[in-house]
Amino acid sequence: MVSVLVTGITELVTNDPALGAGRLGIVRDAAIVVELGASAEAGTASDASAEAGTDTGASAEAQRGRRAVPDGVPASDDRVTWVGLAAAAPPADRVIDVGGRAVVPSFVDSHTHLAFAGDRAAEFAARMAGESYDGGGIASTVAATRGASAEALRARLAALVAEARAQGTGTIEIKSGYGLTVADELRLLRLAREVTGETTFLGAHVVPPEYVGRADDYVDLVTGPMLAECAPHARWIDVFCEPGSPHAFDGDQSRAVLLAGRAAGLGLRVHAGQLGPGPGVRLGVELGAAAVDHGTHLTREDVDALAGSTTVATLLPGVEFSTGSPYPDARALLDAGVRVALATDCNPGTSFTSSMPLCIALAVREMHMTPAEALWAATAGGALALRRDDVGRLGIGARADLTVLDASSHVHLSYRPGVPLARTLALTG
Ligand SMILES: N=CN[C@@H](CCC(=O)O)C(=O)O
Ligand SMILES: [Zn+2]
Repeated sequence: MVSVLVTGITELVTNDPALGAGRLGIVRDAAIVVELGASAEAGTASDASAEAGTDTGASAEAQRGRRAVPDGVPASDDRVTWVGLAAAAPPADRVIDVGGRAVVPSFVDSHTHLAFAGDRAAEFAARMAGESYDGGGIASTVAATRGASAEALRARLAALVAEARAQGTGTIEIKSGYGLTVADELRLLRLAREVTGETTFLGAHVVPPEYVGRADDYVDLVTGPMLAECAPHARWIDVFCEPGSPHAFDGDQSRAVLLAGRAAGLGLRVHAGQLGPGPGVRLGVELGAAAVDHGTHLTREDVDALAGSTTVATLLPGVEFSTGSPYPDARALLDAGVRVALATDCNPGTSFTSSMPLCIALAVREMHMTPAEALWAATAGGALALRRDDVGRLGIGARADLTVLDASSHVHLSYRPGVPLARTLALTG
């Protein structure tokens, strides 16, 4: 067992109020000790998805130490074993001095669509010239994705994951949803599973071109043969619930998708309230979804339902930034006591960014979250949205996913927007 002392930390955000000041559990002039490959000995959850039996390949690797995951995320089973003042730090086998910088838990990006081919730059430009977004452009990404080789999709996915990691992301969820046939959805989930245990089956993204006018038939496919093939490769199921859209799914169809997914052993997530108010948020709460995402158009009833639930509201400000929609009312959610997460929604249509720091800056500037609320939502909030207790925090036993900021305080994430301050810390090599 090798221990690593990380020191020279001006401000350590633990997200554990028992360890430091405030909700962020901040320790100043801090150090942290990590045991490499310590999960078995630490006796903590090795990986919620692996325990759920949905990530067995990676779990077997975890028993042998480091996980068989490419340079993406998550990368290791290294664990935090000590946190405190640098002056009181115990000796360790190796020392990393971050030279007077802030350290935060690596970001937990709980909503992305990274498995796709092509881009939609022309659609974005048209939107900036006044067009509105209605989900219709998804079909062009479906066509490009179906036509791409597995190697091309794998390379694109790896590049996007590496891009996210280079900006401080430690855990990433990836959805299917640009295949929309049994074979294509299965292919996307297999590829996503190569880089993360947090995979989501989104066969109910939109009604594909060959099923236009026959949405119920497509729902039968999604809830039948497609789910049967895809469920073994997914931890979650998701649906784009948007009754006002000709492309997405109404409340009854969404309920059918979620119930079928639950019966197949998957956890639930919902795209809800993106294009207009609808039943998605309350449906997600009713069915015990881990998260309802977007919330661009929330009603008072939605907020009240969330406030009395364990469902996380995941806000995706990159979408509003690149569609021109109004930003969600984050303050109404926070003031009602709703648990809020921030995620990128990285996808070629509505939010082609892998940058959690950008989302934090937008949340502070455009959604009136404090810098502390935004950082919490991008770390601990994302972990809650994935029902994980091993990430999004840097308490004892947590996974040692450390992100270093080239700044003295987490406030700089929103104070210095667009500046590449955040990077995940390599503990080995
Ligand atoms: N709204 C549905 N899905 C994506 C957009 C996908 C696309 O436009 O390609 C989202 O989360 O915004
Ligand atoms: Zn999405």
